[in-house]
Amino acid sequence: MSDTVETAARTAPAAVIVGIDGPSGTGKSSTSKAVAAKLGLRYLDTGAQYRAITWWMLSNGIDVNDAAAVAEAAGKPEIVSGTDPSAPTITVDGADAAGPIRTQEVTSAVSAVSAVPEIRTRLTELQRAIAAEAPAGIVVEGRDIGTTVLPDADLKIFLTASAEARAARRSGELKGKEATDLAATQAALVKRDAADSGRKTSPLAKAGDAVEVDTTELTLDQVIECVVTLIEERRSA
Ligand SMILES: Nc1ncnc2c1ncn2[C@@H]1O[C@H](COP(=O)(O)OP(=O)(O)OP(=O)(O)O)[C@@H](O)[C@H]1O
Ligand SMILES: Nc1ccn([C@@H]2O[C@H](COP(=O)(O)O)[C@@H](O)[C@H]2O)c(=O)n1
Repeated sequence: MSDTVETAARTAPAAVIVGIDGPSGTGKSSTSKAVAAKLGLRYLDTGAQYRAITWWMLSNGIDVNDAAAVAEAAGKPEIVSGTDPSAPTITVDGADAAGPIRTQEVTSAVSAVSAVPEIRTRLTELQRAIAAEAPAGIVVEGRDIGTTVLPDADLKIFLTASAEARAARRSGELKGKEATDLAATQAALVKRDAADSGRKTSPLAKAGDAVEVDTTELTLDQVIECVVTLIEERRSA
């Protein structure tokens, strides 16, 4: 090894793999994107992939409550995720899916599709391949990153927040677009979390070695700062 290459190898920080899990509305996407951008890491929104495959099922007339039909079609759509944290993208068979995957129809159907083992196997493989290709490292967010997708991640975070705080955050987002009723928003969040936590295959769960951060009383900036500090501590350990 030449002196220059040897010095570069010694000074460049090793790729860091971070998994951020937690229930809906706890701040996973906002935190993960900002942390990845600050530290020069890639960013992967695995929820967007589950939403994308759900959108494809709905668009192709597949009954999302028919697990056998969903399983049979699991390998058909091509899902591509762009991992630039300042402009993440998601396409299905080459079509931009960023808008359609955020509709109420997809949100209501996604837990049923994501409970199908064949769907999880397919997306877990894709997620691991994306993480393996991230040169400086990656922040991957979802529900089963610490437990199943990346069990050897350098740092695992499990974000939580009260259902009231999460509903208030979501209602703020939806204002002027769809229903803004706080109680209905909270009920929908709780229902989706229950479905995600209750499925047999890789449910929403905190990994034993994850750091839990309750974001209820924290601003987004405080959560970002907390996660950046945890990553820096791991890197220097
Ligand atoms: N600590 C915080 N304080 C106030 N608002 C926050 C905080 N964290 C996130 N938010 C806001 O809450 C909303 C939900 O955040 P975000 O989409 O990041 O959550 P999420 O955990 O990724 O949700 P989901 O799992 O449903 O995709 C966003 O409008 C975001 O700006
Ligand atoms: N690792 C993951 C990520 C997501 N899901 C499922 O996708 C739904 C949508 O996720 P959002 O983060 O976009 O809200 C979520 O409710 C889960 O059903 C998953 O199973 N595993």
